[in-house]
Amino acid sequence: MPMDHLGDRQRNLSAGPKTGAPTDDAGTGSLAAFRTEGLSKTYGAGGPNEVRALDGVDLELPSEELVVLLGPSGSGKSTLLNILGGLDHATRGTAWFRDMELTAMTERQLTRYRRDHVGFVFQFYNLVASLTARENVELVTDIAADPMPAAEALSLVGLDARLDHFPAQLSGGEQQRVAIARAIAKRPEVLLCDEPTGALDSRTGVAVLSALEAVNARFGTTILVITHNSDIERMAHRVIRFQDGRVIDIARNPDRVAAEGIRW
Ligand SMILES: Nc1ncnc2c1ncn2[C@@H]1O[C@H](COP(=O)(O)OP(=O)(O)OP(=O)(O)O)[C@@H](O)[C@H]1O
Repeated sequence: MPMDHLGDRQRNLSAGPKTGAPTDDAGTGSLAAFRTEGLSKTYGAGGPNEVRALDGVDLELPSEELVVLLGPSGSGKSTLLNILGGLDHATRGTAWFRDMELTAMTERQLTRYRRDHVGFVFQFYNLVASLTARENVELVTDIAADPMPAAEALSLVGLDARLDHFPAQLSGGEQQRVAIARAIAKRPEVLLCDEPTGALDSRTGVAVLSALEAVNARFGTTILVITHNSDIERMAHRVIRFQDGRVIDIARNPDRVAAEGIRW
């Protein structure tokens, strides 16, 4: 599928000012969701096992897009997602969420950032086995500032008929959709998903992708999805490719297909 390559634009952006809040991608004046400059993460610096997990990543991601992150195992995708989600610290460089510099935040500020702005979805659903679908979502809505009712969040991911089921009574795809409902119920501006379909077959995986697509379309939630499944890039607004801790390509996808049209 042809992609509209934006490599030059990315290079121009990275040549811009080294400090300050993120500008926008299209020159419209709205803030980008995320921006990074020279973002690097090294484990075991100076030692025999030094690993450059991220090696000078310059990125700008507009708000309200669904972005797919692809690349070989160990190329740095999760490291980037964890830094953007306030779960991990960079070694060098800067990362912004809108006008907030994540790389300058204290632990306390990062905790608040995660709570107020970010929803997470991981490969394994991390549901509480002794609670129903509704109760799992209520764990979040009970402490959020402006949550949607748990039943509404579950309805958005197509689980109206499963509100009072326990995780063990749900399929893998249904459990993942409960996890998505839990993540979106606090109305986060961004949803960060690390291999959300990694444990699922094609049919149930597509139901999960449809739920993500619906959230993006309905609320304009910026969604980043890490996957090893390159078929999933077909539903993205934008695709980022990683290799050896670097971004080797960023491309807009002019021919998005609906999640329903994806098979693997
Ligand atoms: N806590 C850690 N300590 C040391 N090295 C780490 C740590 N976390 C990650 N790494 C290393 O950093 C590199 C990037 O890892 P990362 O998990 O970001 O890659 P990835 O692209 O998400 O891989 P995968 O697709 O397998 O999840 C890898 O070489 C990994 O082994």
